[in-house]
Amino acid sequence: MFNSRNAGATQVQPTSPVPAHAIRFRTPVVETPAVFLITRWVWRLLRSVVLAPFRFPVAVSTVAGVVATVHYLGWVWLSLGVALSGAGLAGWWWRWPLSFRSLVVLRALATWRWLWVYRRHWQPVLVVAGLAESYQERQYLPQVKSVTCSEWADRVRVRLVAGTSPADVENRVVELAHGFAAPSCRVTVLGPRDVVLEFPRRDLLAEPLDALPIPDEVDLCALPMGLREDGQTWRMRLHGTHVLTVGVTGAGKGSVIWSAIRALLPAIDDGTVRVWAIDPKRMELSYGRPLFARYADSAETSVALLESAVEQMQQRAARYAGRQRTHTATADDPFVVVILDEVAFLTAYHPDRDIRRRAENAIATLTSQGRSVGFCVLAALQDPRKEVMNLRNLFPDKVALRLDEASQVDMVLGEDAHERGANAHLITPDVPGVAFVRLEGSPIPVRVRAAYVTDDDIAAMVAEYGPSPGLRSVPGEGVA
Ligand SMILES: Nc1ncnc2c1ncn2[C@@H]1O[C@H](COP(=O)(O)OP(=O)(O)OP(=O)(O)O)[C@@H](O)[C@H]1O
Repeated sequence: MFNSRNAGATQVQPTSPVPAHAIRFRTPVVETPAVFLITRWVWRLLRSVVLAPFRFPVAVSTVAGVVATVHYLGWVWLSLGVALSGAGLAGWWWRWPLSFRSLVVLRALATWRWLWVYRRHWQPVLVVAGLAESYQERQYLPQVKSVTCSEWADRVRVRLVAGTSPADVENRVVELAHGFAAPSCRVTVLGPRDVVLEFPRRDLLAEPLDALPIPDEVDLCALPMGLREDGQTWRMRLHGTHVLTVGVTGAGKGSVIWSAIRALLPAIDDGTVRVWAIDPKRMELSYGRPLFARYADSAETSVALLESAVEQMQQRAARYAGRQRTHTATADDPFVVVILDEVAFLTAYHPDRDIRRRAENAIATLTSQGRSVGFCVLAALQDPRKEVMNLRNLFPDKVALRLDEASQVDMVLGEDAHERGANAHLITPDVPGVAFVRLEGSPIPVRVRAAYVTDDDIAAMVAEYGPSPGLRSVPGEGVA
């Protein structure tokens, strides 16, 4: 080949040595003697037998009990023992169903799921998902440490392969969810190489949720809004905080706002809560106008409403100064919720610079000073980027509905939210109202779905609770 005049044009088989590698070294293949393999298998078997009582104490003691009973007492006593144990379990289930469920049913389910789903499919799913690592011609897989079941999900605790990071798993959550036939997969990092994969067994949030019943008593710190992915009621705090709801168009921001208003109705009715509504689109809140103490839809009246809220807030703060540090909602000192639909209309999109500046100033003042004196801002926004809404950090609580990009998740819910499994960018358009939120006291985002308050529900709410006492009784207040 070197003597050829047109060596540069010579076709080279990909597997043949190229001129620069005239000599190739191959790793020699040495056959392992059978005795080594058999010794290894025997060692593994013995180790499993010795460790079994520690790993599966209940199963091992049950089998040992059965064998000992048959051996020493015979089959009749075994039948009696089985009947008595069955009666005992039935009594336990009847008398203490919750503890029976968590200590017996869910544990048995976890063992079954470990054997039937995770152990059986672990290797093929992880290899195909691209999570198997190769080193010196050997394959390494993340190792399942334990499987536990809650009422709604499997939690698979996994030890990662050294040299990989939780981000590698996070980038494969869709493949893992489909691989294990789960509606989604969430990754929680517990420590170095220690992560939990949470696979819901079924999606409780797949079906739309009807408007929740109006509560008899209003707890401003826990308004019923919808359902959490674990089947519990999603409750949202308004007192002592401000809430920013972010989602693309059609994500269901309206259902978050209307669920909150619905949960406030008895307090709106007795005058301890007043809702001031700003509705630039004129489509979202206008339908429930009689429920609001104040309402504005044009830019000028909206900014005037915000500035009036600031003024009232400051008057109240001046009254409280040196006398009281917290607010209790009463008819004289009501809790004021300023609802701002599409806040970017005032802060970013309006052509008049003065309107934008006044709106930003008012929102910033309300959100930074209003919490302790009973003023709350509940705002909705489509685009969370800083250019559009640079005040988002003044909202302590946020709801991330369907978003466009993964980077937006962290913008809304905080830096590590996406890493902790808040996949708001993966919410599909066919489940409006589904969102991720951070519940108080927990850094882990929770998937929720807001109940859907229909136009008919709003009409019924207006018929029963409107017009707001704010409109009826307070001079100077009214529709802006
Ligand atoms: N919680 C929900 N459950 C079921 N369907 C919902 C829910 N919320 C909204 N929808 C459906 O999605 C549609 C759009 O919802 P909505 O108007 O609240 O979205 P949005 O985020 O406010 O959009 P936009 O920013 O364009 O106003 C509604 O008309 C309704 O059909």
